[in-house]
Amino acid sequence: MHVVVPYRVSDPKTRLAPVCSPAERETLSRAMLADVLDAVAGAGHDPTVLATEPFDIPDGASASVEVDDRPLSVAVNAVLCDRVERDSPVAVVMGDLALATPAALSDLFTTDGAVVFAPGRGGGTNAFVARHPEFRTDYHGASYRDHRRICADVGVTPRTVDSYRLGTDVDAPADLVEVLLHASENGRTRRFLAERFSLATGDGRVTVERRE
Ligand SMILES: Nc1nc2c(ncn2[C@@H]2O[C@H](COP(=O)(O)OP(=O)(O)OP(=O)(O)O)[C@@H](O)[C@H]2O)c(=O)[nH]1
Ligand SMILES: C[C@H](OP(=O)(O)O)C(=O)O
Repeated sequence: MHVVVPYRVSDPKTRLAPVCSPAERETLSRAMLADVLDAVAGAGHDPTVLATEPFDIPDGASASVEVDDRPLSVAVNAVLCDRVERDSPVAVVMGDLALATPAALSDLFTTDGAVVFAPGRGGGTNAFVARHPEFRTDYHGASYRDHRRICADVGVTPRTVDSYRLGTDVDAPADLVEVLLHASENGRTRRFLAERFSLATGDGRVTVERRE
């Protein structure tokens, strides 16, 4: 299976700007990418990072890099076109799945189906496997709904894996709570965040606050 991890190199994770400086967003984004690459490797696959510009893979992680500066869906569709049409399945795993584990990814990779989704909370498509030559992506917005429509258009009944770990992408400040609670203590993302933030409990939902 060809496993692709899309990655925007410059000015990443803008929705975290209310709580993280530009430099922190960049370091956090690289930490998440490294953790995702480790999880893919742990599931037995060699990942390829589909990057918007050339960059160095974070120390300790391992991956090939393919550069495509076109918009996300165009770049991913080019890979699907190239690979799946030649009968080679493709998995696309977003680089911000800080809770991903080899086991969670293996469940996705080994689920039979022409198209198998790991939906994200909030409407996105955090990961999928495509084995059908005509499936294409249309990311952003409620892409999980849109991707199901695209499946219907090409006559595919998609399958979905039920995964808290793959369903949790780190987009907004509230998602940092999930990382502090559930990411591996040895992972780069958790270590980076735990140095800067702690959980704040009160009457409502748990949030994060800056350490003194
Ligand atoms: N190759 C490629 N990857 C992208 C692009 N946009 C986002 N990504 C990656 O896709 C994954 C999901 O990204 P998003 O959460 O939608 O966007 P983001 O850029 O990380 O964060 P925001 O600025 O807050 O939207 C992350 O691994 C990003 O690095 C793009 O245009 N091209
Ligand atoms: C790329 C986008 O990610 P989100 O905005 O949901 O993080 C999506 O999954 O469509």
